[in-house]
Amino acid sequence: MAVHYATVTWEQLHRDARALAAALVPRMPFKGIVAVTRGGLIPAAIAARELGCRLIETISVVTYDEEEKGRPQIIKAPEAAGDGEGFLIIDDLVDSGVTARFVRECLPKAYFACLYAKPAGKPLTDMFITEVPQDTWVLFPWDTAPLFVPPLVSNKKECAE
Ligand SMILES: O=P(O)(O)OC[C@H]1O[C@H](OP(=O)(O)OP(=O)(O)O)[C@H](O)[C@@H]1O
Ligand SMILES: Nc1nc2[nH]cnc2c(=O)[nH]1
Ligand SMILES: [Mg+2]
Repeated sequence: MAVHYATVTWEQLHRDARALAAALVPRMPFKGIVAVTRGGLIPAAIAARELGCRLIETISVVTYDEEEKGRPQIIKAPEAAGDGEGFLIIDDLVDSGVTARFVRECLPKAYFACLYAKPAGKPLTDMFITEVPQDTWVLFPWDTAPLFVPPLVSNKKECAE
């Protein structure tokens, strides 16, 4: 369904994670952060540094397997976070909102923040930085690598003539 791509560089991701941290300052204090692995790990690390937070818990959810697509399964529970009271959940983005809905059910009292939100997932967040169209696939820096692109004109002889 995604027909467009939005490439996020490391610099942009760092800026957006810092912006998220700045917007979260009025919500402090937090007892700790729950990073939604794997995509939430780096945004959570950046926010934790900015907010002076040293207690980092994780929740790992898979939203698909080969047989049952779309049914979330927890493969690592956020035991240190209890019912989420006083905790901040951080993920990289919400798309359909399936992951966020499930994580919120696990931690009903936590505050949910992410960097990017598509319209379908937006209502599941308490805070996000940038809205992304539903038909756009976000390419994170860990998803991509620089690639050689051949020049438009590759024959030197042709150029000299
Ligand atoms: O709103 P949704 O439609 O649920 O999509 C959003 C989730 O999808 C991605 O994680 P993914 O499950 O691909 O795993 P990863 O974080 O390990 O890459 C992303 O990091 C979010 O957690
Ligand atoms: N990298 C990436 N993962 C996703 N998971 C759900 N939506 C997205 C997206 O737009 N980009
Ligand atoms: Mg994820």
